[in-house]
Amino acid sequence: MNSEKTIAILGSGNIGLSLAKGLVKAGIYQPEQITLTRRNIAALAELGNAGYQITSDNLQAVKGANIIVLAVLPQQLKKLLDEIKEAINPAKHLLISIITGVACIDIRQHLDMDVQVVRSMPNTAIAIGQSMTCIASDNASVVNLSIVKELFDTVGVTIQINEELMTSATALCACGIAFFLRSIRAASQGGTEIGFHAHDALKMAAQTAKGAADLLLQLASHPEQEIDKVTSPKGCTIAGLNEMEHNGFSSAMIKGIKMSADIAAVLYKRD
Ligand SMILES: NC(=O)C1=CN([C@@H]2O[C@H](COP(=O)(O)OP(=O)(O)OC[C@H]3O[C@@H](n4cnc5c(N)ncnc54)[C@H](O)[C@@H]3O)[C@@H](O)[C@H]2O)C=CC1
Ligand SMILES: O=C(O)[C@@H]1CCC=N1
Repeated sequence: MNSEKTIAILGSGNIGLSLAKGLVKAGIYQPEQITLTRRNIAALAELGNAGYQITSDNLQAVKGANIIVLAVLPQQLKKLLDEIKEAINPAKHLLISIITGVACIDIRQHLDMDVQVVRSMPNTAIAIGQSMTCIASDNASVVNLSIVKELFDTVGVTIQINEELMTSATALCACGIAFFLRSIRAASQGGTEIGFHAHDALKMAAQTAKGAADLLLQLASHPEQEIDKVTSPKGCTIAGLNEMEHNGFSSAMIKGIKMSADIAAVLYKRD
């Protein structure tokens, strides 16, 4: 457990809560060291009972923490920054922004303050310690960047990237959770059509997807290398795979990721 640091998560919705739960599950924070804010704190009552500090007072939350995580929607950020500005102390605070499409400089400019900001793009698998998290900063010290990396390393795999690639990371890794889930769901629907009960088909599809991902991660091999091992000549795998490709399988995934990246880049600015 990290006994010196306290963390405030401002905007405890889907990703903010996933982060909080992941940090506690990893054992590096106790619930008491994490302050969760939300406008409607009734929605956080269960977490309050579990020991988390719960409040709608962002200013107090900032005053009581060293690490401030900004986890509101892009269109909610300016109002939040206006609210907390007077409590931010650049000598004390490290800001971590999880917000899509907002550059570190955007935050400093809005605050009119030279505070250190690290952008972080995790995904919801952070709640079970399986996030793919990308981090970037234009002004954080090496020490603070390594603090953030260590923090996210406890809840998945973390890589540092150039800040201009953060919206691409959002599409591939954060939105990616939805893309892969939809493909597992589609596989399970296929499974039901060919004879399995829905709950069995979903379990079989999910475990098969997990095995496929682990083949790549554990053997460090290429997808086509593993696909070649499955596709027997004149067999049923290549027949199914080619049918999917004729219907635009790879193309749909590529176009979808590109679309998500395009939208991620303008979310904050179109507000
Ligand atoms: N959901 C995801 O998988 C991921 C989301 N993100 C980014 O994280 C941010 C949050 O996304 P979600 O958690 O999905 O949205 P969400 O809508 O579930 O959570 C945002 C929360 O902030 C609260 N909030 C709004 N203004 C507030 C204020 N002034 N003070 C305190 N709380 C306030 C809202 O009540 C809500 O509970 C977005 O910027 C999104 O782009 C990043 C990575 C993954
Ligand atoms: O859909 C969104 O805009 C957010 C950003 C990444 C995941 N969810």
